[in-house]
Amino acid sequence: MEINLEKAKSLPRLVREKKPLIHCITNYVTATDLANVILACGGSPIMADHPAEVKEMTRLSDCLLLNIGTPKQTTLEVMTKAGMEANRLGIPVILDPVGIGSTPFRTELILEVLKKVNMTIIRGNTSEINTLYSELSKANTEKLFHLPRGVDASDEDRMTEDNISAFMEAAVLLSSITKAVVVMTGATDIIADKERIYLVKNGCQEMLGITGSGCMLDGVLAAYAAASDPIFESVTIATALYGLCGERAAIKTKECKGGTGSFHRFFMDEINLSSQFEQKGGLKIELP
Ligand SMILES: Nc1ncnc2c1ncn2[C@@H]1O[C@H](COP(=O)(O)OP(=O)(O)O)[C@@H](O)[C@H]1O
Ligand SMILES: Cc1ncsc1CCOP(=O)(O)O
Repeated sequence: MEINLEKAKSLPRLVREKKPLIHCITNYVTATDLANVILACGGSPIMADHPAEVKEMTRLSDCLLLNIGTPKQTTLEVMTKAGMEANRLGIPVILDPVGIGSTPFRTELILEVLKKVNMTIIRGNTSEINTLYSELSKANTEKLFHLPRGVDASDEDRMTEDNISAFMEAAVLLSSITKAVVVMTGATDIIADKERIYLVKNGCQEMLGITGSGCMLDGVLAAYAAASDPIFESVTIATALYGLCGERAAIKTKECKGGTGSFHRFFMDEINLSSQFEQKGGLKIELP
C-alpha cells in the first residue's frame, strides 16, 4: 500500500472533528505533557490506572495507551485488564516499552502484558524496539543491539547507515511476531508492519533535549490511529507531522535565542497549530 500523502492535509482536522478519547495508563514523569499534547492535536485524554475502574474506562475510549515508564505494584494487573477489554471490543492499543532491558523486572512486566494483550502499535526508541524484538524472538542479537540507557536509546544504537538495515529487519520481524505496526524512533523513524517499511526523516536534535518527546509522540499516534484508518497510514503521517512540528519549533526557538524551555513551549504550539499549515510540503516520508 502506498502512503496517501494528500491525506496528510485532512488528518489533523479529522482528529479535531472526532476528538478521540485516549485512555492513558502511563508514567508520572510525562503525564501532564502527554495530556496536553493529546489536547493540542485534537484528542481528549483521560489518565486512569486504578484496578477498580480501568476496564470501564477503556470501554468508553477510542484508543488505549500503555506506557510502562514508571511501573508500580498494580501495573501488570491494570494493563492486562484494560488491554484485554480493548482487544475484546476492537479498540486499538498502543504500547511504549519504556526502558525495557534496563532491569529484568521491567522486561518481565512488558513480556507478561504481551502474553495477554495484542498490541495495535508498538512505539519505542531504537534500543527499546531492538531489545523487545530480541526478547520475543530469542534471536542472538547481543553483538548487534544494545540495551537502553535508562529510558534513552544507548549511544551505540544511534541510527547510522551501517546499522539501519539491521534495525529495519528487527522492526519488520517484531511486527511479524506481534502483528502490531512498529514505530522505531531515532534520527530516522522506521515504521514497519510485516510487509512494509517507510522511513520518516523529520525531527530534530532539540527533541532529545526534553523529556517525553517519545511519550508525547505516543499520544499523537493514539489520537491519529483512533481517528482514521488504515492505521499504518495514519501512524506514518502522524510520525512525520510530529517531527515537522519539532523542526518548526526549533526554528522559532533559535529566532528568540531560547533554550529547552522555549523549545518545549513552541513544540506544543506547533502541534496545536498543525491543522493550519500546509503539512504536505515539509513531510519527509520515504521508502528505504
Ligand atoms: N537524532 C535525532 N534527530 C532527529 N530527531 C530525533 C533524533 N532522535 C530522536 N528524534 C525524534 O524524537 C522523537 C522521540 O524519539 P526518541 O528519542 O527515539 O524516543 P524516546 O523519547 O522514547 O527515547 C521522535 O519523534 C524522533 O523522530
Ligand atoms: C525520565 C523518565 N523516567 C521514567 S519514564 C520517563 C519519561 C520518559 O519519556 P521519553 O521516553 O518520552 O523520553
